[in-house]
Amino acid sequence: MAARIEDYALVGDMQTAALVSRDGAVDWLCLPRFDSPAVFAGLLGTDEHGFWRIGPAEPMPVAEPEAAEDPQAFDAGAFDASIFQAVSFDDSGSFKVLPPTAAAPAPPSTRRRYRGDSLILEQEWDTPGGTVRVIDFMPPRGLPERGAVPQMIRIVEGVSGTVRMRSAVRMRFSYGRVVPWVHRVDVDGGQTRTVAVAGPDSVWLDGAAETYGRNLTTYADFTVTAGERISFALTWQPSHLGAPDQPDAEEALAFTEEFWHDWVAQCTYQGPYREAVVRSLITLKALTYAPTGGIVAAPTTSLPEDIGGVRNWDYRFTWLRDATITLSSLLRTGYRDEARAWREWLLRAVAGDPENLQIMYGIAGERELSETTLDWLPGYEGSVPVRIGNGAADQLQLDVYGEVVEALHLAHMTGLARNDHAHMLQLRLISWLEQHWNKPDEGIWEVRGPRRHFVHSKVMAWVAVDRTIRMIEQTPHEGPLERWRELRDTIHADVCEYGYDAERNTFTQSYGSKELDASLLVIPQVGFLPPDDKRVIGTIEAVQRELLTPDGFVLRYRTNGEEEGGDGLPGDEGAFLACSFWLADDLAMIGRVGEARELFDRLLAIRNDLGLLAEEWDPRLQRQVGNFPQAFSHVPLIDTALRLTAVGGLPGL
Ligand SMILES: OC[C@H]1O[C@H](O[C@H]2O[C@H](CO)[C@@H](O)[C@H](O)[C@H]2O)[C@H](O)[C@@H](O)[C@@H]1O
Repeated sequence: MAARIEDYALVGDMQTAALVSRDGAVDWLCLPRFDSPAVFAGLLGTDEHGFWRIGPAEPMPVAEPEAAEDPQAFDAGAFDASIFQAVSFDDSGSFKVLPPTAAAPAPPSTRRRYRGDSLILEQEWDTPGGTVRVIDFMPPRGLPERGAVPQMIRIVEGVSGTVRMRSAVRMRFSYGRVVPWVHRVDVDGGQTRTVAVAGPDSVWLDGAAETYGRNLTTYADFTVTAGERISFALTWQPSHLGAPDQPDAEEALAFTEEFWHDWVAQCTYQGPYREAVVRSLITLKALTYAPTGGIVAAPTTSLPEDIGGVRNWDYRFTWLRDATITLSSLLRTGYRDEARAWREWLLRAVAGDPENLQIMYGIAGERELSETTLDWLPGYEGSVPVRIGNGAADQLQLDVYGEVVEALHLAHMTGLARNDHAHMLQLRLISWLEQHWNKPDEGIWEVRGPRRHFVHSKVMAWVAVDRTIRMIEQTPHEGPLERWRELRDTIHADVCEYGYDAERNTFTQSYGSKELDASLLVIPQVGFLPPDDKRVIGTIEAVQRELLTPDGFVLRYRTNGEEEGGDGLPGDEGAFLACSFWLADDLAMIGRVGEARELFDRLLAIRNDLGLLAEEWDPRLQRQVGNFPQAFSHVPLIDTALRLTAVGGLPGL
């Protein structure tokens, strides 16, 4: 069974990412890209769906290789491609096919941390024999001086005494469905490499320790003594190519450490929340797809928002919403290159057809993201279906126009060189919005129920028009200013008339509805109304009254238990962390800074021990839920930290 979501650590190379549990298991890794099929999908199933665990062999029982294996035990009638795995490992020529079994449980690490401000994970185990450290990382890929193939490197280091260790790898291609053909290849110097092949993919396992196959798993048993370092590397390569170079683990480690050190050194934020901000920035950087500048919402699919429920979605795509707010955070903390790369990505993605803007794309700008289910996977703690692709790609979500235009505006205001194509795009988006802002849509939460006139969507349409007017006012660019000023006023009046419930003194989720929605908290943040407007204060207080969990975090809206709710889905969900950060922002904006700080501190406290956040927090189970780690949680964390630093007059910005 997979670990709790917060028990995972992230390592990545800015093209894909792995989740590593406290017991030393890589339970999720898609190769070669974030959105490729997983090679290790144990996260959404069991060990049978693929994992790579390195940890102490004790107190785990160590299964000794069976001495006399009986060739007759091979049942040729029960042919299974996976047999190749067992056969290929038997040097003596005899073999025995054993049924797959779950690998022995491993003990959790005694402590773990990232090595300084990097994405290099260090886990340590104190055992009766001594202390051992496992260092996990993926060298950043595609840089001029580096190779282009993904590598996951694991260095086992003896800290004290002598510790018996075990590496166990079970590769399953195509999200746990395909058992690859595994064989060994002798290379110069008497070393052996293990390669797994199926279809277009090959994965090469290199290690200083000798391997053997058992139960469709590749094992290496070894001991490590104080001061000794034993490395393993897993490299992906298209299967029609020859063997990839064997990585130099120590050189790759030094390069990776230097990369992250140099990247973090560019951060301009020096305030009191620096540790949390830097960890969030590193996480966001890890979610960028370096070759194109696209940014995934999260590196996982189908980590449930409701454990055991159906709210399981694939986040390995670039949402305009999530990516633009990520870009804003990066810009405000000094990161221009990523912002420039993302603007280029955006222009390429929507090129030729900006009126048919999709709300999300593949990480290279792909438009086809059809949603389907992987029915052979039992799901994270039984949460099915496991989905790949995302049907929300075909939705109408008017807020993305506001988010995109706001990001282009911010890029311009923070001095990113002018780009005429970006300017043209902005004008064409507004021309389109002029005709469509008054249509019902699926809104920021991508509801699967009927379209509505979501108030947040209209507010963000107002933002799009407002920022474009400001851009024209402040630059030599031209546009139909008078017409668009009128449009801005019309949208504003429409929202205030139909989206506001005067009796309860609150804006509502959609026109004419009595429902509340935490997305309304952005109203003062985007400047739609000033923070001291009574309707703004009324809305903040209504959210506090009606959408708070018992432990004081914020739900997006009310769900309806097992009955289908207004979002078209059965089941409940946790507190949405972005909304909880937005509440802290609003409280700070209306002068309730103490309450804002208190809420922010509680939000920081529910990050995992490595500073990572999923999309949601389950208040009943007191655990993180939803895809992990999630850009949409780390971005507001940074924004709120910056705001609290500014309102407190604290140094650091
Ligand atoms: O609630 C149903 C919807 O849930 C997902 O959307 C959420 O994630 C997006 C990516 O972070 C975010 O932009 C959006 O605001 C969230 O509601 C899912 O992607 C949708 O398919 C689903 O309808």
